[in-house]
Amino acid sequence: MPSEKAFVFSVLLITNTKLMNTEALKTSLRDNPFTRWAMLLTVGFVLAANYYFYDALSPLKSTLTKEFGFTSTDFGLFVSVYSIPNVFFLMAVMGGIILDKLGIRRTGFMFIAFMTLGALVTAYGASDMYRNNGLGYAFMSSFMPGYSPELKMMLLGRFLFGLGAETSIVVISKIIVKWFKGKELALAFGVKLGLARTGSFLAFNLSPILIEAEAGWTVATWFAAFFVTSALLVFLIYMMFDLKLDRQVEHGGLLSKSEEFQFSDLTKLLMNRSFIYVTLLCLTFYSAVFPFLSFSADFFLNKFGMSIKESGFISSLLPVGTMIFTPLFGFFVDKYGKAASLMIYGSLILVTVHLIFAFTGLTPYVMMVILGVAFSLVPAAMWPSVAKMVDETRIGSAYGFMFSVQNLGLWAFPILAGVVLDGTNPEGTSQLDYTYTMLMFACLGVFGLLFALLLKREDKVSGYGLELPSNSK
Ligand SMILES: NCCCC[C@H](N)C(=O)NCC(=O)O
Repeated sequence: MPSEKAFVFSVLLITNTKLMNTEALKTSLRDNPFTRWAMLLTVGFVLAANYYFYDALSPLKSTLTKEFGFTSTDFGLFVSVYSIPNVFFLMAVMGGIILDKLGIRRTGFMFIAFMTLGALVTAYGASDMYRNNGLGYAFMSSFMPGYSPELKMMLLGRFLFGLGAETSIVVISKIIVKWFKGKELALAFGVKLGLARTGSFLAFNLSPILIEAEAGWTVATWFAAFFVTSALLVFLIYMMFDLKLDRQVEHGGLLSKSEEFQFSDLTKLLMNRSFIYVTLLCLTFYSAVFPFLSFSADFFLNKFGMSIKESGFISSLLPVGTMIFTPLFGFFVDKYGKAASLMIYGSLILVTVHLIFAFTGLTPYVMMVILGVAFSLVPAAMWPSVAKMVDETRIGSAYGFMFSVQNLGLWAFPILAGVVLDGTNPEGTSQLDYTYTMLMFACLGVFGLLFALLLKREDKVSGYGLELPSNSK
């Protein structure tokens, strides 16, 4: 009898183990919530470094004027050169296509390496080492005497940084889709954006502190460059998990020959009205936010007579708001949908706040938090909506295309803002008047609102279900 029981027990154990093994085969790393979210934190660090560097010099506009004689137009040029590779060489589109073809690891490493190189070159261009006749100084002094050698080297660095930074955001967006599609996709996008903006928040608060370092103000630029370098190392950790996941799933995220990018895919995207409206909203909305943010610390400094630290802090309230609200709205979109409506509300708030900035002296503290709500509503709803319009195998190309179009605005509007500022303020003005610059940003917001309304109208016929919860599509 005991041996019979032992036999039955052994059969049960073997059957159970077999079942468990089959179950293990079905599940992969992405099905483990802990691993999934840990991966998000890892790539979130890379994004935070990227955003930190993008914003690190914004609170230092007046320092750049004092140290290198930068005009507002020079500063605008410095901000905008980030976008040149993405607009004129279509780097974000190419990067997206390369990503869909070569995969996440190789593309991610390559573009984060470019970003790192660009950050180091920018910091070098501002350093005493370079200014004391360092490598490249004589060459940079030998042409276009209207532009200082510091500005030229920093422009080169920012160009390389932009070349890597935008595609690396495309790569990370694809990573999020890879790990979270069919799960908490919008929430994950929200948290990803929140982490990215932690970088901006830190930049606006840390840079004004670091310029007071004993070793000199350039500690602020070197710190930013080393933050980006550490992100490259952190991405190596992500790559190990990505490889492991690819070994668990069939095709490893790479495209088969028949799935590879073809130009007809681009035409298909361009024929998709919802995609066109969301891309135009992306262009106008972000052009009213990022270039504004780059000038915002200087705006507060001039309009409200604040110190560099205080104005930097107020600018950082915008990313702070988004760190909290974007994940919340992402959760809302996952659960209740309404993505198209949220984009309309976000655009409406954006226009209102810019008009208030232009015409009133209302406290910027509250206004920046409200702008943070707008800057959470639109992105939290926009990016996961694209995943509903475009097949996952084309998502890299689609985000890349959107980023390239968006970069047209990130290139043009900082320059325009600088030109408008220099043009509407007589030379040597001690307090810059920002009214016209703010009006320009408000107009962009109005266009954004129009495209958001068109997108919602189109959703009724396209059937993408932008107003539906994430998992119902
Ligand atoms: N770091 C400033 C430029 C980032 C632009 C990027 N293409 C983007 O759209 N990011 C999404 C976001 O909402 O931050």
